[in-house]
Amino acid sequence: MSSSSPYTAKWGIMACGSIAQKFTKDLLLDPTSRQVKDVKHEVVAVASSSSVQKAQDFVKETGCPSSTQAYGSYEELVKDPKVQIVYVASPHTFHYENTLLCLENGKSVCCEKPFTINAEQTKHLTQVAKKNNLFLMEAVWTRFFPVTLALQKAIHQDRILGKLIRVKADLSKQFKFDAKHRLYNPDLGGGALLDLGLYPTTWLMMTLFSDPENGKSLPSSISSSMIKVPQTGVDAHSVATLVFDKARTIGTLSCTLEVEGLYNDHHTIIQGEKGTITVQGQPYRPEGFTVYLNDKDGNPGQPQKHNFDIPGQGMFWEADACARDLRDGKIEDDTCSWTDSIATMTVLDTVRKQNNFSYGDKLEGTRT
Ligand SMILES: NC(=O)C1=CN([C@@H]2O[C@H](COP(=O)(O)OP(=O)(O)OC[C@H]3O[C@@H](n4cnc5c(N)ncnc54)[C@H](OP(=O)(O)O)[C@@H]3O)[C@@H](O)[C@H]2O)C=CC1
Ligand SMILES: O=C1OC[C@@H](O)[C@H](O)[C@H]1O
Repeated sequence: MSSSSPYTAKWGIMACGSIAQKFTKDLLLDPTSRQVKDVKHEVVAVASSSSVQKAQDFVKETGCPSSTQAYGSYEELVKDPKVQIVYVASPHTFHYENTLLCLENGKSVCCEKPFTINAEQTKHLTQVAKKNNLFLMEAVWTRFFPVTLALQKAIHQDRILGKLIRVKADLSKQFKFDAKHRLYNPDLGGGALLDLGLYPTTWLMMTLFSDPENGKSLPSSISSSMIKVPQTGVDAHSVATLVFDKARTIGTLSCTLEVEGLYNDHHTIIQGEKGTITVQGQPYRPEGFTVYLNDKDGNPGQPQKHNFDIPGQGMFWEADACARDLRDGKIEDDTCSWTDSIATMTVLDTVRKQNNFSYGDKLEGTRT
């Protein structure tokens, strides 16, 4: 292969639900439409645990090539020698077992968020990936958006806000109550925190945890509250305050399943000694940020807007990162590292523990 040919990642899709559709459609877009020339993607197989018909329908509906193999079980997918990396898109409580199934059958994995139900399960997956020398990443797509990377460069390398002081992040969405739906059903990992709260937590991790002054030290203290859904016991609303003593910064996160956030203005506010940045777009799909540098009296100056084009859903950037890591023989990604995922899960564990919210021993266990 000439050095200028793009590297092709060969994907298997595990679970044919709603996000798998979006991810697969993004995989099938021409990478040059986002100015990517070094990697590309091929969807070689798709698996549904429900039926082979569902997988076949998915292949058609997403526009996969007719050569894409459809399977009626996840076990068949992981035995397919053509599959190099599996995108795991089942509900939260299946991520751990589904990812183990892949890793134990020699497949690399990009697993939907939250990586697992708790940090212990995430740690175990990273150990298995290391032992088997396989690539493993949590699909926190938000981390890979050009807007996110530009914002992190601005605050961490260019230090445009000077010393960071505090961050406030929220994700609020209104979902009609349905006891069986994955968002409300504890057996499927329901609740606002793991589904939505992961994103404001990620914004705190990308800004304060990753602040060079903090050096990826876990928060020195976390205090939190929850209101649970009476019918199923999962959290409807969660809030938490994280203190990072080492850098003397503070972050607050909130999430809810009961009201919709209005994010044209902002979902995240980052403040430092020299000014403020607000982030626009959905918290999981950021579209731009606005910088307000303080004037000589310390008041916010004129807004400087930084808007970014998203030529698709925006899930291809995480997929491109996976492809580059596979090409380079890496087992862990730098932008969404195992340290980042374990730290995020540890924060979520702490919030659940403080609020007496467990998914039960069976779902919270590991196979160690
Ligand atoms: N990155 C992002 O922006 C988003 C990420 N997600 C994450 O993706 C995961 C899936 O979410 P989403 O696609 O919305 O969910 P869906 O309910 O739409 O799809 C989940 C799929 O998982 C499979 N599945 C396997 N076992 C079960 C079971 N017992 N009950 C229900 N489904 C099962 C089914 O596929 P099959 O029958 O084919 O096996 C099902 O279609 C979640 O963990 C969520 O956090 C979700 C939305 C957005
Ligand atoms: O990851 C997600 O982002 C968007 C939400 O609507 C969805 O429930 C969640 O899983």
